[in-house]
Amino acid sequence: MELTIAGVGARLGGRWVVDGVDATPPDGALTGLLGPNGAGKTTLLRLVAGILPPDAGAVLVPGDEAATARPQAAGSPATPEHVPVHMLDRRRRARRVALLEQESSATVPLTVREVVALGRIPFRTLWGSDPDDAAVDRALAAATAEHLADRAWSTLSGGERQRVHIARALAQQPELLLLDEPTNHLDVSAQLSLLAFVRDLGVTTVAALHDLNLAAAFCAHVLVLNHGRLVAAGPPAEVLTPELLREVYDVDAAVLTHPVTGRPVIALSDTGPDRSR
Ligand SMILES: Nc1ncnc2c1ncn2[C@@H]1O[C@H](COP(=O)(O)OP(=O)(O)OP(=O)(O)O)[C@@H](O)[C@H]1O
Repeated sequence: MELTIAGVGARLGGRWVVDGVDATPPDGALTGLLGPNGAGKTTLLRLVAGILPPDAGAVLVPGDEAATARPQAAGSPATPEHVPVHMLDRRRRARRVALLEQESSATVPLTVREVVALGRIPFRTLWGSDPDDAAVDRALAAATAEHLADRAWSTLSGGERQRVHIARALAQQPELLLLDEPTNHLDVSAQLSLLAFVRDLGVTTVAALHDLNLAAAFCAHVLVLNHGRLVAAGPPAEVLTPELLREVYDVDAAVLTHPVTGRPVIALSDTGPDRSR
C-alpha cells in the first residue's frame, strides 16, 4: 500500500508528542521506526493505523470506493485517490490495516486459534462465515505458532503470546502492517525468522524496533524519531552513522560492514558519555 505521512502531529497531555512528521515509507517493503524511549514511535504507529486522529496533517492511503465517494473536508490534503486513514470506516480500515500493539497482559478465555481468528472478523459474511477459512492456519504457520493452536491463551509464555499476536495481525492479510516492537520476548532465532518473514511478505510494513542491528539487517528504509520529530530517513547504511547515533541516543558507536551480508553492523561501546552520573 502506498503510504504518505504528511505533516502529521499529535498533541497529548498538552504537548506535541509527534510533531510535523513527513515520510513516505517504501511500498511493499519493511521500514524500521527507530528512536529512544518516549520519542513518539507508538504514537506515530497509532496515527498511521488511523486509530488516533491527528491534530495536524494527515496520513494518506489509497482510497477505496466508499472512501472516495465521501466528500472531502475543506483544506484536507487528500485527493480523491488518497484519503486520510482515520476517515476510513472501522470495518474497511480493519480489512486493510493491521496494528500489532505492544504486548497486552489481558487474559481472555480463548484458545490460540480463536485469538488468531479475531483477525478475520472484518472479513466475515453476514452469515458469520469466513470466505478464506484457511487464513487462520496460514497465519499460525507463518508465525511458527501452529503447535500452539489448541492451547488456552492464558497459559502461554511471553514469547508464545507474541507469536500469536503476530499470527492474528497476519490473519488480517493487511495491505499495511504496523508492528510495535514485534521482537519483544522472542528468542534470537525467532527474531530473525519473524523479520525475514515480514521483509519477504511484500506488504508495506512499519515496525518500531529498539534493536538497531535488527533494523540495519532487515529494513529497506528507516525513520528515526527524536522528541517527536523525524530527524533522519533513508536506507540504514545512509542513516545509521556514528554521528546520528550519538545525537539521538547519546552513545558511542562504530558502524562496521557485515562480512557476509554487507549490511551495517552497529558496535556499541561504553567509552562515550559518563553513565555513572
Ligand atoms: N495519552 C497520553 N497522554 C500524555 N502523554 C502521552 C500519552 N501517550 C503518550 N504520551 C507521551 O508521549 C511521548 C511519546 O510516547 P510514545 O509511547 O509514542 O513513545 P515511544 O517512542 O513509543 O516510546 P518507547 O520506546 O518507550 O515505547 C512519551 O513522552 C509519552 O509519555
